[in-house]
Amino acid sequence: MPEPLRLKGISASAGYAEGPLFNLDPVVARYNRKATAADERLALGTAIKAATGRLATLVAATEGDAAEILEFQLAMLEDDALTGPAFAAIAVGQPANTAWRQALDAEIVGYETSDQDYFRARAADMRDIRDQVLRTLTEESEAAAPAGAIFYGEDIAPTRFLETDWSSGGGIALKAGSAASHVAMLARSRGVPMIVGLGASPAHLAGVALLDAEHGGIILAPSRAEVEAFRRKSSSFAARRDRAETFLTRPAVTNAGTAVRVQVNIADPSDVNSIDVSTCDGVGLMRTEFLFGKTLPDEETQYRAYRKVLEWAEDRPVTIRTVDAGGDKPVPGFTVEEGNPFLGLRGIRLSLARPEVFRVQIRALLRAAIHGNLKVMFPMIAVVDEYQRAAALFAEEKAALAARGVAQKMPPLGIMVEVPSVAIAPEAFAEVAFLSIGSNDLTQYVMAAARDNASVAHLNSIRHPAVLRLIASVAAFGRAQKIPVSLCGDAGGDPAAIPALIEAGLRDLSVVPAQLAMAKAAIADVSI
Ligand SMILES: C=C(OP(=O)(O)O)C(=O)O
Repeated sequence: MPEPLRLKGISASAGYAEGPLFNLDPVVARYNRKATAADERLALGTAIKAATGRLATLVAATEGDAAEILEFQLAMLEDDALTGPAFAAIAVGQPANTAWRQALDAEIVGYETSDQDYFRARAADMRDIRDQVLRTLTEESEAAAPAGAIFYGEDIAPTRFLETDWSSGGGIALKAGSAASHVAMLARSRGVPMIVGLGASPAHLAGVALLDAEHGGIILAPSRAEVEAFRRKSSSFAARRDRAETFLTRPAVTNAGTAVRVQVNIADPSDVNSIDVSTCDGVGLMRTEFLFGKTLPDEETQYRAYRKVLEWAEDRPVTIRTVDAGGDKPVPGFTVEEGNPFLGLRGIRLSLARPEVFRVQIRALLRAAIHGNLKVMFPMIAVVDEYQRAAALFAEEKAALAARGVAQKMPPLGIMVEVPSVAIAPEAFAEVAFLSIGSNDLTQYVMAAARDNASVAHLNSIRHPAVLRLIASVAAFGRAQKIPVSLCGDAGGDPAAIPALIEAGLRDLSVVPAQLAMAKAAIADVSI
């Protein structure tokens, strides 16, 4: 009997899978060099065309976020700026496979080393198109995985994920990867168990494995006791998930009959494409950092993005947060290099320091407000003066738009409660329209444990009494002052944290769309 092998990773999509391991091998290009540069050019052109055709077929069979990923890949393959350097290298004597690999690798490095999640997430999409063309060039086909396989390797391509039939189970265990990658996002929305970050694990693995993507582990050659324990956890998870699905279309109510509003958190307008609006009470947090890519967004681009979500939500509230750049979300040309960026010029501090950028976002929000039930909130508020200065800019821009005859509306203006000064002394904020607790940042600041540092993750707990006591006192302040208080951090979707949040007095949570059903089911079990 081989010894059990246990590897630890990070959960990227909760669930359990038991099945044969399938190694995801990198493309090894065994290429037959052609006689002339013209033949090499033709070979590359044909391979790009074949990859484009394959993607177009997949796009036609896909919708929502998956289609958006594939459309990005299609656009890249059709972009001369991407393919041009490879053809130029062929013209000076390179074989097509080397020319293509080098041209794509040069692009991919830029994505991989970007300090923005958005671009880093695109790196896997770029590697995918590089490998698809290389495979066609070298006539190397992808080995077929057995049904219910657990894919194991460095990373998995989005097209591989989308072409796999997950109906008979299976899962993903990656040495690298990221919970913020596009494949992780797809895995969560399709319920495919996935773990990432296995680190320095063996190059190849074989045999049947047990994947526990709820706690982030995989076991090979498990003992009988491990198999039995795994199956018990797996069936309890399946039962919880099935039961949760029955709550999705119902309003969230505790066991004692208390109604709780459950809204969604989105990071990009396309997120709403796959959400049935009737299953949520609105958008509790729309992040706007996605707009701040390589260049600062213009007013029209922002207006269209906000309007799309407002129209989707019909009359439900949509809370849009002004840009929260800085900290773990740097934006080139906007944020500044700092020794301690979590405590630096980020969120509203940066917007107020760069009013010419902030005013563009304000105008787009004021114009979008006429298309739905908009609320606007400011991130990283520490003192009331910041709120007042931001509100004054809204009033000025509103007057300027009105003077030009532009249709606009002043939305209610509220703040995030994520800096301890606000949570400890909320009485300074009696004038704001609403308070939304950002539990991710509030927890990291109260516990002095960075949210992106795995070595202090044990300290970064929303359920620490210090954090819960602050949340309860903010909720009590809101009740006393008749100021609505909600919570838009990830804790709102964590079934283990939900009872404590409701006990702390919260009645308005917002969660990532994939957690809607689980959150509603957890609320139904609360008997306070
Ligand atoms: C919702 C929050 O904001 P962020 O986008 O920083 O996670 C939070 O801090 O809880």
